[in-house]
Amino acid sequence: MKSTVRNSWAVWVVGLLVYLVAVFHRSSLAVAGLAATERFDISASQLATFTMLQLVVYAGMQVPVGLLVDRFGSRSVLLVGTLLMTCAQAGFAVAESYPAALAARVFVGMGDAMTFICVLRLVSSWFPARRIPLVTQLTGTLGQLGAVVAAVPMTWALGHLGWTKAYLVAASVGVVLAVAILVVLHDSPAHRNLRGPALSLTAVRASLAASWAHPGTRLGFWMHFTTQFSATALSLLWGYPFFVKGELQSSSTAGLLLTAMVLSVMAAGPTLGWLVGNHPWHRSTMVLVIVSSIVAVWTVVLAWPGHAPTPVLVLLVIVVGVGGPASMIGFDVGRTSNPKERFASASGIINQGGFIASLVLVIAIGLVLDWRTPGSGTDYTPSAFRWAMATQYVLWAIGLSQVFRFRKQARRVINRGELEESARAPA
Ligand SMILES: N[C@@H](Cc1c[nH]cn1)C(=O)NCC(=O)O
Repeated sequence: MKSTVRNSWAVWVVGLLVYLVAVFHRSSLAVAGLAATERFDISASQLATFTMLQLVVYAGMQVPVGLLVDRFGSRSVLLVGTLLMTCAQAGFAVAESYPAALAARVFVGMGDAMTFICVLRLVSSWFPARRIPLVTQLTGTLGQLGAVVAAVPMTWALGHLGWTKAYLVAASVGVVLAVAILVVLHDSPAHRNLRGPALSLTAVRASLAASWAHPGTRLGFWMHFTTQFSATALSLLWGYPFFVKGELQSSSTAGLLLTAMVLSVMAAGPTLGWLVGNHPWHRSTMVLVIVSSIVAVWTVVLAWPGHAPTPVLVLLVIVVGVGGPASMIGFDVGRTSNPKERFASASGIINQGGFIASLVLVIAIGLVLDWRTPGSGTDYTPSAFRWAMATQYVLWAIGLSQVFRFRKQARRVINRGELEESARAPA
């Protein structure tokens, strides 16, 4: 028993490191924007295409990856994903043209997409039910440190080593991780590789239909959809320009605001993990309260005459940051609503939600900014940013109404006593 406990943490640490490196790779372009525009001789919108492409590939891969994980197990899929990311990032290091760089980012996105669901499934196979919500939150939370590593050391590496060496060093971490996966990871305490039934078209259809038919999976999807897009759009692309041009903050304050958002994620993750583990019946209420708070703070910022004072913006990033960990509640609802053999494909369905919403928002903000800015330049005004950020209300309206709808349906089919009992069970 003791050695299983020890192994479970060793397995988790390796899975977490792979996820952290995936977050690092996905964020590593954010600090290299200027260098990328020079190296590939591209415009700001061509640079934004990298981010959009990555989100499209990530979201599009979720269901296939979920099916692959249920079929071949986390260990195999995680290994392939890590090798793919490593080769793609090495390709990005040596790419000299824009099309070659875009192709490399597509494969980085594919490898990245193969990571998170594998780690979620490892957690659910290795930990007792009552610990899963907390360990899942710790995974999501600590994984975001990859973005911090991408910001500071990567900026240093780009400045001191140059583009090719910086990205090659980043890619080389994947080789070490691949060895760690091979040596340490087992799919479950009893199986090194846990294979599911063969994938035929009929079986795939039946499995996805069964997952989607459960209102808990749909509730999880809409929870994920509604909670994280605001934080993702700010951190991946629009946060910095919004704070600088829309709210007239200095560039260092904008950087600090984005860092405060990461700190908020770090603080909220474990707290939500504990709350979800102890009050599983109230998971949708937690999401509703968090999203309502996000909507309320955004409304204060957008309605503020002139630009909002810095403390209000600090409050904004703290509350919006909680949306990241809140999205993880969706996976927990998916986990308790589906049998183990469908866990990964249900997680894949759910994980699409937040990334589809983020992609739509990233594009909508760009389009509205262009629409509200005279001429063809990118000299966006505070008023243009207000219009652009207000597009979030459409996504909140859709997401919240769906969360209400499927919460009602899910509560009809989920047995509260059993749910709370299983959350307390030792294994
Ligand atoms: N919402 C994120 C994870 C997260 C946790 N805390 C802040 N963000 C999510 O869905 N992650 C999937 C991934 O691949 O990152």
